[in-house]
Amino acid sequence: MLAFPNIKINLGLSITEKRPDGYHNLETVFYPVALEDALEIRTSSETEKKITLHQYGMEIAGNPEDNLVAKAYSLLDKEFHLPPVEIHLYKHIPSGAGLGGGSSDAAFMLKLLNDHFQLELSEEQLEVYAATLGADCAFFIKNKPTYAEGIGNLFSPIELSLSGYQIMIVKPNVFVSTREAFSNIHPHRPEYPVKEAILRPVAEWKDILINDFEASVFPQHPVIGEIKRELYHQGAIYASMSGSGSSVFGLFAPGTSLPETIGESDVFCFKGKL
Ligand SMILES: C[C@@](CO)(OP(=O)(O)O)[C@H](O)COP(=O)(O)OP(=O)(O)OC[C@H]1O[C@@H](n2ccc(N)nc2=O)[C@H](O)[C@@H]1O
Ligand SMILES: Nc1ncnc2c1ncn2[C@@H]1O[C@H](COP(=O)(O)OP(=O)(O)O)[C@@H](O)[C@H]1O
Repeated sequence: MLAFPNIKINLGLSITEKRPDGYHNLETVFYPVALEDALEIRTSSETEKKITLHQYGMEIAGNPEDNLVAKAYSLLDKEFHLPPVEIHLYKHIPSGAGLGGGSSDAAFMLKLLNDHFQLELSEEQLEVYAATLGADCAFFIKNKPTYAEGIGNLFSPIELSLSGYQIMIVKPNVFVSTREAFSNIHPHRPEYPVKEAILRPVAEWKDILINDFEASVFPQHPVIGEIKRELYHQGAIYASMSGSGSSVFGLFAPGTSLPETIGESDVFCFKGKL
């Protein structure tokens, strides 16, 4: 059984307060975009080990047993005593990009296991499992435009369609640690709450829809801020860093031509239609 875990981008991201448990409350909109990995599971005849993971494409830091697809399997295995599986994961989504690639793989793994082994779990039950694997992981279960608050795990669906817009995503070759990005933040209530800003026309977002991580990340990694400026310079209607970085996306009007290239030759670049 095969699935294509996609990415999310953040439309606005306000970090409103630091919690006693060290995490931060935030407000953001997650929007799904069709930049995808490929993930396949098969029942395995292996008797010695429960998971055989084959990885292709971009490298993932860490050991295979720490891969979030393995963690997703273990989570359901604990409850349902699953048969052994062979997993094929083709990585096309860059890691450490703020695109949620690892979380998406994990959420799609839960959905694949649910379907393949007919576990009959509801979307709501799958969301509960997903939330234990990463703050944004549960978003990928329903995978629809979502307003998120709390630590990024309390969801309400929103009516928002960017259908027809074009997107360019650029990720420079720098790594931003999410934990570190949070540690340089001074939480505050936004002047224009994300939930209200998102209702305004896209052409107005430039001035009102803000990702608070930019202020903490751009000074440390100026190349990311330069990519954002270049996207605007080359005609983006709205451009922003996604999540805690290091990728930046630009939204372009339907029918306009996208820039050939942005930034240095070693950047990752994706162009697509929403
Ligand atoms: C902040 C967001 C916004 O989209 O950043 P990106 O990952 O997309 O860049 C996500 O919600 C992140 O989700 P995720 O990447 O799953 O975060 P986790 O692994 O749960 O947390 C990584 C670390 O970030 C910090 N953290 C995370 C979420 C949060 N609301 N407050 C925090 O302070 C904690 O120090 C935590 O140990
Ligand atoms: N299947 C996976 N794909 C990507 N990263 C993974 C995966 N499993 C575990 N990881 C770990 O999660 C970290 C964060 O990756 P990812 O979720 O793609 O980035 P981000 O949180 O910036 O969106 C990586 O550095 C990697 O070590």
